[in-house]
Amino acid sequence: LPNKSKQPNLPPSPPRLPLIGNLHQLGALRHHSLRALSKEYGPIMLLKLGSIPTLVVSSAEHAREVMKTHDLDFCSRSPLIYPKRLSYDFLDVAFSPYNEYWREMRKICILELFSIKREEEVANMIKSISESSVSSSPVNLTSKGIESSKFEEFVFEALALLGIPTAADYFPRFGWIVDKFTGLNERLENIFHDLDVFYQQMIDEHLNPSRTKPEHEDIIDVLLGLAKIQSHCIPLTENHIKAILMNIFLAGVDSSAISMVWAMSELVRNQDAMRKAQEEIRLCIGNKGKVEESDLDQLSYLKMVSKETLRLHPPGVLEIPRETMRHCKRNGYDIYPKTRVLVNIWAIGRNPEYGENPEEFLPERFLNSYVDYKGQHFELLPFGAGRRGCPAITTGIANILLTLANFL
Ligand code: HEM
Repeated sequence: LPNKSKQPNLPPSPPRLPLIGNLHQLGALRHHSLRALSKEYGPIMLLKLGSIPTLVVSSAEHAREVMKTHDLDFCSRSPLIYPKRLSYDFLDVAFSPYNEYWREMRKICILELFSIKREEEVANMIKSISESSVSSSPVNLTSKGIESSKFEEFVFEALALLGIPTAADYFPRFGWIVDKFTGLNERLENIFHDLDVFYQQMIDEHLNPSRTKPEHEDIIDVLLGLAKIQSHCIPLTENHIKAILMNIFLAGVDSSAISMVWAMSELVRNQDAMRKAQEEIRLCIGNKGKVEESDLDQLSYLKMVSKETLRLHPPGVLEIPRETMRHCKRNGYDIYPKTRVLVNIWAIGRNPEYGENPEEFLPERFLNSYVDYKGQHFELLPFGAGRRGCPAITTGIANILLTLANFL
């Protein structure tokens, strides 16, 4: 007879179908479907998506357990197919599994890259917007700040692909055959090649001895400098540089751009908030004509607008999927190694337990509130938290505030 006490105690699960498990319960907007399921099965549930056991976390309390208290058990990344290819086999930070390599790369990025000020980039963006507003032509927010229209096309295609569920991510053994027939693999190879050529051109331009050196180094100069001196444990090759550029363009620039678009859309829909934000900015800068980073401390309403935007519309609705490192027990439940972990920060931000009228855009909810978005308050997690939390929070927030302030 089986020993009853040895039976694993698994988190609640919706009923499954053979082979596909719970896949049929996911609609096009996975975060919506998962929120609906969590209302029935609880804030910590175990799904089987294809052949992959997937733990779904949908409350601040459980997010704290996973991302802070027991962070070390949950801090690897699920080895997804497209990120693997686009990161030159996990030479990046965002998709790399948790290991010594990741620790070193993350350290390099925090020390050398994510502290770089982007004021010039923002200033150029403002200039081009003012030019188009003088000529009364409409402004496409998403097209500002990215180096060229061709590159923008590549970024959109790469992001579109990263957003499409691939069969291989749910059925690692035979899913690739399906992806081959649906043409996804070919699209992936094409975009990988396009991006690779683009990164290479940027690197070659920076290496060209006849290039006129700009006043300030940019990120590629910094990376090439690091590769030259090889002062870190990891010998940086061009592929390492390309993988980091992928993180900056896909994880960084795009999150900031999406947040800007949402903030502006919400302000257009909520004229009262728009008026308050504009008045605060005019009062702060007077006739200066441009908001600078040093002004940001005074813009408390604008900060509330950015928090409220990121609460309702976090760019990464389910975070970057994590993976458990080992067997562990949470709330008495057994969680096995190599379980994929999705934290539904979109649902957590809209949970009525953490604030009234959660579906409404109300920046004032943050007035006199202790809640911040830097990974300490688990009801608001747009940048994640813990070891795998966004290493560029400061840059990300400054970018959003500065650009938004100047738009307004
Ligand atoms: C509005 C702006 C941004 C938002 C909302 C955002 C959000 C996030 C989130 C949710 C994660 C996953 C956190 C987790 O798993 O706990 C993440 C990770 C990451 N972000 Fe950001 N991010 C932003 C800007 C940036 C920028 C500007 C950069 C780079 C220049 C950047 C680079 C990264 C990297 C490298 C990771 C992976 C960290 C790791 O796995 O160790 N992000 N970000």
